Amino acid sequence: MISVESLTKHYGPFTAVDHVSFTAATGRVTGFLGPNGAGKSTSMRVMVGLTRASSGRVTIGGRDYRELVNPGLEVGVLLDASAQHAGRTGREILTIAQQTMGLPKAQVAETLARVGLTDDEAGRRVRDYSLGMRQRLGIATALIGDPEVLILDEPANGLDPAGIRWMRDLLRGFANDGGTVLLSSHLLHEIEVIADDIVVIGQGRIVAQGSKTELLAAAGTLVRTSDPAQTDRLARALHEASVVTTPIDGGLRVDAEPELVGETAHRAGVVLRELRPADGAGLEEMFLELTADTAREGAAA
Ligand SMILES: Nc1ncnc2c1ncn2[C@@H]1O[C@H](COP(=O)(O)OP(=O)(O)OP(=O)(O)O)[C@@H](O)[C@H]1O
Repeated sequence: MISVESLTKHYGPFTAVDHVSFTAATGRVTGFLGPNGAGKSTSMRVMVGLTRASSGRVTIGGRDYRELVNPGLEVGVLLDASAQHAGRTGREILTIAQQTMGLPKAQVAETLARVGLTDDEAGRRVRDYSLGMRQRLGIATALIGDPEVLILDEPANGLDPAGIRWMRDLLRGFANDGGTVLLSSHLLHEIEVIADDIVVIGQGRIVAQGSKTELLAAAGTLVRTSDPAQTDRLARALHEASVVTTPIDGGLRVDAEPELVGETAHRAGVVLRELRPADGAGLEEMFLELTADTAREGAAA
């Protein structure tokens, strides 16, 4: 389990991470989702002892990362897949990790097979790798020590749809075997596909967290009518019933169950063209709002 308690990181007057608290539970894949510059990498760097927190703390299995004697055996880390030595081959990079962690030599071939890098690919220099191959090699380095926890910053970056499915299956298997996975992404879809739990960060602060099912279920109902006047009439009727609505193209997103929306429309004499659970539209809206907000980048400059 990873436990993040009121983690804060200042860079001079700028607050990159602001009292962030969450846990990544054992046996689950937790997605750390946020737009560019939200504070994901900074939080992860603090977790693995590369950056010092201004305040707050992170424990992994109850301990500070810096206390771990041979950390690769307990926590697999992938922070920047492009930071690997470009002149070395994939096999050489993995062999260095194997030797540093004091692992049997056979682990190198086993791990290469586990991440789907062929013998031929493992013998090529990293400078000739595609981004997806670099990600696989980075994940191999994280996995080779057979850790119980994985911390992966944007691991799906550069993977094609088949690669994302492969990663989902790999991480699912890892979590099903009792492991803890924390992975970050700036893409909602990636996190939706891969994660069980989602923590959303924007401008250094947590803006939502919960299981994927909870967050998607909380998204309400999408409703469309035949014309704008009908939509207005429905919105007024819903507001009178103290239900919150948000305009969308050709209709409304409503913070209520479809049954209530249908009954209200019927009573107001509004003809519906579409009525369905929003299936994550609320999360997407919230995420788009976060993504559109560039004030932070301005403040950081
Ligand atoms: N060493 C540093 N000095 C000053 N500001 C920094 C430093 N590192 C990060 N920041 C700022 O902190 C904020 C958070 O950056 P961070 O890299 O953690 O975001 P992120 O969520 O990982 O974004 P991305 O998806 O783009 O990787 C950004 O505004 C960034 O400019």
